[in-house]
Amino acid sequence: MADVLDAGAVRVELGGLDGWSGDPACIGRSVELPGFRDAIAVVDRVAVVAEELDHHPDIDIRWRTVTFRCVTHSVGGVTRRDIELARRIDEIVRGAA
Ligand SMILES: C[C@H](O)[C@H](O)[C@H]1CNC2=NC(N)=NC(=O)C2=N1
Repeated sequence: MADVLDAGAVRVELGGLDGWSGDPACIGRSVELPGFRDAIAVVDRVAVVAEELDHHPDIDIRWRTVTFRCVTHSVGGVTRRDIELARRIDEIVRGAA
């Protein structure tokens, strides 16, 4: 679970996600919501999931655009835990659209 994925594996996993890009160092996605409160609501839902998974994205909030970056800090690269977190973020974003 803690192994850093290689470039090929990251590419394959990105194909199963919505709007994510990246490489073995980090994967990320930006989302534009209707307004600032919607952006914060998405971040708040992601916070619940992150606590549940005990795995936390790096989050940048700029007005109504939220950028999520997922990397397993303890090993310095993208692992299956980041892919799972990204998948859960996609579910939340789909529900907010
Ligand atoms: C103790 C706890 O499991 C760790 O500190 C977790 C918490 N959330 C984390 N999130 C991320 N993205 N990387 C980590 O290495 C990490 N470590």
